[in-house]
Amino acid sequence: MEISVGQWILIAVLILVPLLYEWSATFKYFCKMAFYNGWILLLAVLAIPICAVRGRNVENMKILRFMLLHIKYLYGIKIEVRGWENFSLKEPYVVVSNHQSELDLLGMMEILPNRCVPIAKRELMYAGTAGLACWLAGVIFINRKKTDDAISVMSEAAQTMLREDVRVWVFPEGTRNHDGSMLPFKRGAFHLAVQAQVPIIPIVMSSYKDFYNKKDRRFTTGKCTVRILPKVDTRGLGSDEVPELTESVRKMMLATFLELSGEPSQSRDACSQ
Ligand SMILES: CCCCCCCCCCCCCCCC(=O)SCCNC(=O)CCNC(=O)[C@H](O)C(C)(C)COP(=O)(O)OP(=O)(O)OC[C@H]1O[C@@H](n2cnc3c(N)ncnc32)[C@H](O)[C@@H]1OP(=O)(O)O
Ligand SMILES: CCCCCCCC/C=C\CCCCCCCC(=O)OC[C@@H](O)COP(=O)(O)O
Repeated sequence: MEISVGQWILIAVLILVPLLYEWSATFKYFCKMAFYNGWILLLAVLAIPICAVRGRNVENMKILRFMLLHIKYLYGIKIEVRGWENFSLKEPYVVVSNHQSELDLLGMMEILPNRCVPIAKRELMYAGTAGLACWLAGVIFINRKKTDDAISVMSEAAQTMLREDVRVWVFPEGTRNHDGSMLPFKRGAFHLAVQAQVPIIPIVMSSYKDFYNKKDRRFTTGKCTVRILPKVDTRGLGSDEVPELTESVRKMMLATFLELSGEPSQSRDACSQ
């Protein structure tokens, strides 16, 4: 039997890819990240028709959460959650969380409360099937380049939270931060909580440095601790107090981040670098 050129290429690929995957940490990193995105896009294909039955609805977030929960097992990432009791509030609240990477989705889905929607950059709406799934689940999209637009979307969100009993999840750093620290916080989440007069619940995900590093192209198995901190009340506060509120929450989160990540305190503050 004769083997065609195409078949030779296929055989070579089938041999080389697993070898490269084992030998090269960089190749492994790219494979794992490509699979992560591809798998989410594929899961979204399944989620879209199920979510579409209800139309755009925050209850659809439960479906996305349920469909994404298994990914940590595929990647051998153990997630330990501490402070569940701090989520036992009946009223709406604003969750603020540190943002290291797209892998934050795993920690987020592990603890996402009912009727809680993330605020996301507008670009995510155009991320193919994942964007559509996010839209159907009520994700709030903001245009980071147009502060006024973003502010008006967030003011509307303050009213929706109270009117429809919705919680909102914000990454106050406003962008991913791979540096193993925390960027200065944007103030939107804190204005939102003050405008709605609802508490803030800070969430800290420990550093991924032991298993993931974008710069070094390293992605192995590992463990992440997610800590839900006690609520911070905003009742009676006005917009003048937002800068102070922002700073105090950030300080608390940074201290927790350093503690969970086994780093000495005071050292790694992105604000003081
Ligand atoms: C199975 C299939 C699954 C498929 C798949 C599912 C995935 C399902 C999960 C998706 C998960 C997504 C996760 C995405 C994650 C991101 O996309 S992160 C990026 C987007 N998020 C953010 O940016 C949030 C944080 N950003 C903010 O809050 C920013 O303040 C804003 C609102 C964008 C404004 O940006 P800025 O102008 O750069 O920031 P800033 O200096 O804070 O504000 C400027 C001024 O406006 C004031 N201001 C800010 N906000 C307000 C406000 N609301 N009211 C009044 N004044 C305000 C500030 O106080 C400041 O004034 P001064 O105090 O200096 O006088
Ligand atoms: C047909 C178009 C195909 C588009 C393919 C796009 C592939 C995207 C696939 C899956 C999306 C997975 C959803 C992951 C949600 C994580 C969101 C995230 O981490 O967004 C980054 C944002 O916080 C800050 O962005 P920058 O760090 O400022 O940048």
